[in-house]
Amino acid sequence: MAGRSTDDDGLTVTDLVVEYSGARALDGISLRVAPGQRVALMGPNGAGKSTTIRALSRVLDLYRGRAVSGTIRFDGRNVGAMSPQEVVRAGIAHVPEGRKIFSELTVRENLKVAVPRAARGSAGDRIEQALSLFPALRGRLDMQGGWLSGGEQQMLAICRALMTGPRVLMIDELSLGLAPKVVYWIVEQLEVLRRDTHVGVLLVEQNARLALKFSDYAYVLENGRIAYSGDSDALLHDPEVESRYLGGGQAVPADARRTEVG
Ligand SMILES: Nc1ncnc2c1ncn2[C@@H]1O[C@H](COP(=O)(O)OP(=O)(O)OP(=O)(O)O)[C@@H](O)[C@H]1O
Repeated sequence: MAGRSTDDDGLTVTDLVVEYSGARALDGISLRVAPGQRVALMGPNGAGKSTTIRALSRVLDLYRGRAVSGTIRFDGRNVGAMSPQEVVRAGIAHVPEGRKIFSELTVRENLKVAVPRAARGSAGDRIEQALSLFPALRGRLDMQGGWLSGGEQQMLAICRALMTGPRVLMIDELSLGLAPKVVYWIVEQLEVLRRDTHVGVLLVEQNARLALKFSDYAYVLENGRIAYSGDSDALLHDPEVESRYLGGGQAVPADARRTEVG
């Protein structure tokens, strides 16, 4: 049984400032993902969502970006001093925008290569656990990733992230290019995962309605700053948030929560 969590547990970003070649992309943002919490990070194009994820994954330098000031802590440790590999080992996993699975490798191979060396002995168990969330992949284990449907590729990308045994799962643009029913099925399974393993989820989404519906707490980024934050349910019914962000959102299909995929 896990002990009582403290403010030091989970992911905490404080006053983070990021620049690309001197141009400011994040202007002092603070956010938190507590253990087992579902947090949404929303905002229009260019608001700074990807930059936040890059900073958390410690890959900013690949984009010629730099964290100028601020701190990122995870379970009391300084993420700012970690390599990208250490971030993953510490328990932060990233499901990238566009899935980025290996299309030439089979589903099984995609999963196997993601299992850390130290956990090779339990690879079978990890794969089995992930497949129990997304059974549609079970019959596809020997199929090349490139032949999967978009929804199946997203499921694979999530399963691949789960191979690292994360305590926080960052998912970038989960809904991009997917049918609403598939999206809601995947989100529903993420809820099962959270219930069973207490993993925290940071959902980075342009689809504000989806993001608010399936999170406990949300942050809205605008021009590199947090413009709104609060309980997702409250934001969902906030007239200002509604008029600015929810007007064109995808509607929730009435039967989505009962939909089975695969
Ligand atoms: N590699 C880069 N070099 C220079 N500027 C960048 C780079 N990546 C992003 N930016 C700038 O940083 C700001 C934040 O961009 P970011 O991609 O983080 O936003 P976003 O909310 O993820 O938007 P999108 O949904 O379009 O990806 C924008 O002004 C963008 O032009």
